[in-house]
Amino acid sequence: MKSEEVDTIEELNSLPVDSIRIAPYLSELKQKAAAEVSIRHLNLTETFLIRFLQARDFDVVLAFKLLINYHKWRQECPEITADLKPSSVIGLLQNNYHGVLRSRDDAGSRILIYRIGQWNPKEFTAYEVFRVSLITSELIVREWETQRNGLKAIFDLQDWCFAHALQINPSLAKKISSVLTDSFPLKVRGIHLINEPIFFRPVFAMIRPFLPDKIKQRIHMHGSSYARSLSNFIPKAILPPEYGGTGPSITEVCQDWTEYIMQSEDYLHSLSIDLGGGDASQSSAYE
Ligand SMILES: Cc1c(C)c2c(c(C)c1O)CC[C@@](C)(CCC[C@H](C)CCC[C@H](C)CCCC(C)C)O2
Repeated sequence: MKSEEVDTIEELNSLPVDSIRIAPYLSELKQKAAAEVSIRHLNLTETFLIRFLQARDFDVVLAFKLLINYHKWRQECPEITADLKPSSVIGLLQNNYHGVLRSRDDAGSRILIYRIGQWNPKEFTAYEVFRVSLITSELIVREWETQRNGLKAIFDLQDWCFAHALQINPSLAKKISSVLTDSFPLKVRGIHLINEPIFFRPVFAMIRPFLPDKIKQRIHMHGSSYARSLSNFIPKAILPPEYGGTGPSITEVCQDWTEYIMQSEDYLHSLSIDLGGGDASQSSAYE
């Protein structure tokens, strides 16, 4: 079925999960998945499959490709994906490395903040740091609003140093670009780098060639006087004061999100067991 014959993308994206109009797209995707050897043993629930349709605006062929890539990526990166239990990265979380803003931006996107300066490269490998992103991605992809409106990530590269750079090799750069591009069912609406030092450039140069233009255009380098340019993309009202806004403090944001991650431990653990999406029928409790 061709989507434009029946429904517009906007309409489909705003339908509730059990809508009868989603059904034909779902069953087509289900059929394709059942015929594919690499994934047909998985327990693919509707709630799980819908994420892939949403991420590809109900283009079943693209959604299917994304589903295959998601599964392949997880199998190829056991260092990152094998155990999503947050206890392995608790040191990073408690050091306020990462948080997700409580409020969305005007377009309904989720806003994520990563603070590289809070990552001690002697204590945690880049794989473990990557795992933090994957944990959050698996939690927010359950949210309807996020499936529809995607995410924006802020990377605070203050205190980025040689020891960090050493951890980013070409193989990891490739993993970063594939998860940004076509291996995870989230719409990446923007990547905002702030406080990036000059010697971050070679690292970015390693990632860039793998990225399609569409994603490249969504990566913005704001430097150290970022306050005004960042607020063109993310409203001041929701940003923490440490980042030029008037929202809750960064410490509060990180602590709240860490608490939510810890509460989701069982769900995250179930993902490592059943690669089909764990108990994907469970929806988010954070909103
Ligand atoms: C689904 C999903 C994942 C899983 C994800 C990100 C996004 C936007 C996603 O949608 C962004 C972060 C990333 C790629 C993990 C990155 C981990 C590395 C080790 C951080 C080191 C610092 C980077 C050198 C900074 C620049 C990265 C940007 C160019 C993305 O994980």
